[in-house]
Amino acid sequence: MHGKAALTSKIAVVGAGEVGSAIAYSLILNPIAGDILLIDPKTEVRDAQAQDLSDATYHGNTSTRVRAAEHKEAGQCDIIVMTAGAAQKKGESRTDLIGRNLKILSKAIEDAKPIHEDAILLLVANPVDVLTYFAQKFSGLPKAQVFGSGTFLDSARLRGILAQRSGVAASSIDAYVLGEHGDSQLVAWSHASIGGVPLDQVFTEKEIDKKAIADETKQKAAAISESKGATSYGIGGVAASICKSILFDQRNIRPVSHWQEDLGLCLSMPAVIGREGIVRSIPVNLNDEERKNLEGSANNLKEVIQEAEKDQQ
Ligand SMILES: NC(=O)C1=CN([C@@H]2O[C@H](COP(=O)(O)OP(=O)(O)OC[C@H]3O[C@@H](n4cnc5c(N)ncnc54)[C@H](O)[C@@H]3O)[C@@H](O)[C@H]2O)C=CC1
Ligand SMILES: CC(=O)C(=O)O
Repeated sequence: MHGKAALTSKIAVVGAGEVGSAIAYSLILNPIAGDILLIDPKTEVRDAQAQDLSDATYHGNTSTRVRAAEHKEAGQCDIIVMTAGAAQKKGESRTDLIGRNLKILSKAIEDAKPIHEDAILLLVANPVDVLTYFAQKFSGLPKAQVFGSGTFLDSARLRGILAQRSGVAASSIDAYVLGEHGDSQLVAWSHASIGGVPLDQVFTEKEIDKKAIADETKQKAAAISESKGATSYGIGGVAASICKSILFDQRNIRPVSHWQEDLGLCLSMPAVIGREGIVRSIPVNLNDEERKNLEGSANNLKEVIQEAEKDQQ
């Protein structure tokens, strides 16, 4: 393991709303850091969340502490998880949030400066791929230290749906959603496997309807939000798992949004995650249709970035 022992580590959660508090709660249940700092300009909400979450640490079986803090302190943490930002309203896409959330991101990063040179900045707020691109610019950190949760959550959802359809445990299924964490995402079916065996060799098209499953995966966030107003526990678990990969230098491969040199932007491809962030990107040999869809996803994101850059001038 690189660096200091994980339980002396500090994780800042910037944005103490639905998502920030769910991430903090996952980090309490699966303790990997000594301190969790909550940062939010709504100080009453922030303080109440800190107290409620702290109550979940006093049962005597965890050493994790939770407290309210300011942006400056977040800048000195080992991991800064950025959830600050508006969530989608009914009918909005994730990219519709760019105008509101880019301003919030810019201010939150400015307020956190100076940022520790070894800090990892993990983007969660949407549109996560576009915000990751801008966070790399705003923070001044090396690109490998700034990445987004991306399609890790979509891939977990896909595995869950495949597990239900196939009667095989999600942990025995390898299947990635790649590209945008949003409407232009794609499933890399050509690389999906069950127990290491290609999916197509185990199940027929009739047993596994790929189009229906990809659509259900893409629509899952909207389907949940329709009834409960937001999604929080899924991303809570996923973001806490990424924090563990970082602090324990686990080197797991996860589909996260990171810098793509050939495309000049950030989107999700599998990457090795460790204490220095993105240790390396894993190239995937997509088939022609998947490659076309990935390029489409990149083009969508490029348009959103270009519009946002125009607005900034
Ligand atoms: N990447 C993913 O898979 C997921 C991303 N999200 C995204 O996470 C974001 C947060 O969603 P919710 O927690 O449901 O929203 P929320 O409205 O419950 O919480 C957002 C919080 O950010 C705070 N905030 C605003 N400006 C801030 C600043 N400068 N510094 C610190 N905090 C600031 C607000 O005061 C608010 O408490 C949204 O953009 C949502 O779309 C949500 C679920 C999954
Ligand atoms: C809201 C969101 O991005 C999700 O749950 O996937």
